[in-house]
Amino acid sequence: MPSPSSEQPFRIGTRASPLALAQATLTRDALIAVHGWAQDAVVLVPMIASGDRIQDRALAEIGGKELWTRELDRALANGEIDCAVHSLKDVETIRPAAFVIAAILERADPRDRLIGAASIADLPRGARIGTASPRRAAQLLHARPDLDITLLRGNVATRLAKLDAGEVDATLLAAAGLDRLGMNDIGVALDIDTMLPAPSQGAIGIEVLADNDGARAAVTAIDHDVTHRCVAAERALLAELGGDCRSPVAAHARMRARGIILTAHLYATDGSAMVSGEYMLDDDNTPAGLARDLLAEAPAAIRALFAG
Ligand SMILES: NCc1[nH]cc(CCC(=O)O)c1CC(=O)O
Repeated sequence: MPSPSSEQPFRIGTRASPLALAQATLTRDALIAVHGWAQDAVVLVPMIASGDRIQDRALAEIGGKELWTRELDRALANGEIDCAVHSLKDVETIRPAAFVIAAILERADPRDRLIGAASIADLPRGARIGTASPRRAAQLLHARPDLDITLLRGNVATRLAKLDAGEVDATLLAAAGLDRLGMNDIGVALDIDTMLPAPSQGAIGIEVLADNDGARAAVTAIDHDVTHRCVAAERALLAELGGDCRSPVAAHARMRARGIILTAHLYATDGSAMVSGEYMLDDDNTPAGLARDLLAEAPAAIRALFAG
């Protein structure tokens, strides 16, 4: 691929939310730094996703994760953009074969932050917790069955405004998103092993057309190998589990001296049951193997959620 220029810039497709734009800007800066491109040789192409238009219902009711990628997928397939930047947590595990995740940026803080109380134990009895995440709802109910979980959607600023307005007593948000928006002092980070994050949480993925060699090579240059391998393990577990965005699943992989440790927690929707497992990954202990182990061990209330 010839070096992009202001006349023929490298086009980064992104959703138009403030967090998506911050993530696309990180991607642009990384591309410019690694290739030594001119500042105006890379442009952002913001788009409104279907998922941004519909705010009053849970994602699972209206069509699932595909609502976050549909518009960007179309633009990528039509050659209107050279790559698309996504919060990988929101991207379907199985993607069309025409696309490839050419790079994953270094993962930010993977934890969830609690906003509205100093800890889960400190929440008043029956407190109203706003979240749209079946994982967070099940994890909270597992620890505190008295909590009253209500649907809270919208981008980060909208959710914080609803909390300020008293619609809910507390909420959970990803530290990665808050930090990337400059909200480093909002909320308290929860312990990773009790509130294990969603698979891919904190990871930004950059997709290109698999047969666009130039864009693929350009983007591969900003890949963070350790993050890529850890996130691939989390996504492989999710693929084997099946299920959909209603399935309360938490998974997190960490690189240690001897290799990657993959931890996963599955919950019943109401938090009444939970199974957990951890593998040190190698040729015999794979993410898919951990998924099968967990399902074999899980009570029916959990297994039914992953039948898809
Ligand atoms: N589901 C929305 C979403 N998708 C990605 C992030 C934050 C950034 C990330 O986890 O990578 C968020 C907001 C949140 O969960 O608080």
